[in-house]
Amino acid sequence: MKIFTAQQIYEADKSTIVNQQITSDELMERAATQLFTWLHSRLQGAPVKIHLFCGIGNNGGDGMVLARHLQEHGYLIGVHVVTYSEKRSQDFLLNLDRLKERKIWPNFIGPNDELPKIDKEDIIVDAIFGIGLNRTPDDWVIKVIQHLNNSRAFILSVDIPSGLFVDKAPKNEDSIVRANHVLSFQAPKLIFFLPQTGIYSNQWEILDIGLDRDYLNSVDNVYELIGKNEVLPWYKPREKFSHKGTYGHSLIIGGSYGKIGAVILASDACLNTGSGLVTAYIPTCGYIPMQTALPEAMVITDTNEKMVSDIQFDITPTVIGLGIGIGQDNITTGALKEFLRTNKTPLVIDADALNIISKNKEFLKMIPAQSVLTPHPKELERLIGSWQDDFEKLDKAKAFSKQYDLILVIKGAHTITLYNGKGYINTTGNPGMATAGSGDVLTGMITGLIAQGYDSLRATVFAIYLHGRSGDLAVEQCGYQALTASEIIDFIGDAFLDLFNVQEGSGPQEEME
Ligand SMILES: NC(=O)C1=CN([C@@H]2O[C@H](COP(=O)(O)OP(=O)(O)OC[C@H]3O[C@@H](n4cnc5c(N)ncnc54)[C@H](OP(=O)(O)O)[C@@H]3O)[C@@H](O)[C@H]2O)[C@@H](O)CC1
Ligand SMILES: [K+]
Repeated sequence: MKIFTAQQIYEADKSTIVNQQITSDELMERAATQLFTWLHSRLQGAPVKIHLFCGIGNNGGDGMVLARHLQEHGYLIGVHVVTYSEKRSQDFLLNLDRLKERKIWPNFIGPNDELPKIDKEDIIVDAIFGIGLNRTPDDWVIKVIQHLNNSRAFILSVDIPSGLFVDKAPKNEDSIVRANHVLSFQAPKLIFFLPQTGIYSNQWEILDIGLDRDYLNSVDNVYELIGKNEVLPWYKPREKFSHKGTYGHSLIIGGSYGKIGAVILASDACLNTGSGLVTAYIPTCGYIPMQTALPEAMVITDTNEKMVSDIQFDITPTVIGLGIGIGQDNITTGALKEFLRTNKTPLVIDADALNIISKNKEFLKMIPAQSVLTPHPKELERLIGSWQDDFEKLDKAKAFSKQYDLILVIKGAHTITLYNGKGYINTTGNPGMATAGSGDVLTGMITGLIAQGYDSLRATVFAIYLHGRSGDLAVEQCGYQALTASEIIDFIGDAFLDLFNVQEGSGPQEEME
């Protein structure tokens, strides 16, 4: 599902009005009727007090229309207009008049006015600012927003939580409404998925307001939300006359004394994702544990007992997963340098291999194009330097990925894969997956898909989806706390099968409901 910028949404508005031959007022009516239907189907006429806080632009206009529908259906409403500017939008004014015609007199709030009393049992509709916010609100408006947040009432935000910019980081945390639920028009917004801004939208949902499809389809979007609908067409079915050689040979290089488990997890995940053959390259101390824990994998041992010291093998792998549990010893750094100098096989690089590369930036140029880097936030910072906010992080990461022609994964609640100026935002996964070895499993899964012939970008985006889905299915059995990396592996098969289960989880929208 595409994610649009504010500019693209305004353009979509315009072409909808032209192509569907409707007025902007009719489009607002359409949008706000959807808000009403959503709310009405849940409240069923309940005698709860609904406070609508409206701005003076079109977000406020949506609130005005909603207020009219609620009143017509007998709801107990209070309409408050936050008069932060003299420049009222036409459709706001039109709908203000319509309210007045129905003898609803809004309460106009200015800089020195007393704020209305809100009980915690009440409902707040937040329609103060939408995607038009372009500067931090004035202090008195921030006080109004704080008043909403402090009320402890349920807050339903229209389009986005008021106070958030759509394409840059907020400067003042107090200026943002903390929404319990956001009803966003047409498409999800990038801010829902970034750690700094995602916290203001506890839950979100999309209301399809029928914006011009042709325009939306033609838009060149930077970010895309990845759910089942996006990955399913990529799935490669198994063919009858195939054999294990058809599905590639993955080599997992890593491990050090005390960290052989990481390689076992990655290799196991790689096999479970469908790699035809898996060989692990590890220090000698790992030989017995590896062979015992994972009889399906083959093992090549380094000459060093405790660490990888000289990477030599006589197989021809399709792809190499590198760095899991490998440590950062100088001997290993030397081995890595020597290996990178001659290696031409595509890589999936993780963990301490990333840290070694961060300390030796000249290694970057030796990584084959379109290899995959999977850093967690600290590793990413070592790689690309620090950032001021999530938007700068994305820009820096995109520039880095372009410079070295690498696929860069930004791990988080919504892991984002960056390549060639574009970002793919994952929708699966849960907080239980923040557990030891979870990243090793992901590395094994990406490696496993590349081995089977998926191109590196698709393999990465698909593996991240499957990894999250495995975790989601696993957590239903064991709960967040008890979820381990091994459990994630146990559910990889179910995650594949779930791709063909049309009943549930068929897209990001459903997952949020
Ligand atoms: N296609 C869709 O999705 C549809 C969208 N619709 C709705 O329209 C909403 C966008 O409406 P909008 O463009 O009128 O902007 P909105 O957010 O109401 O702000 C109002 C104005 O405030 C101003 N301003 C900015 N910052 C400020 C500040 N700090 N302090 C004071 N003033 C400030 C700024 O004007 P400026 O002063 O910069 O000229 C801005 O224009 C959208 O979120 C959705 O709810 C639906 O109705 C129909 C279909
Ligand atoms: K809002």
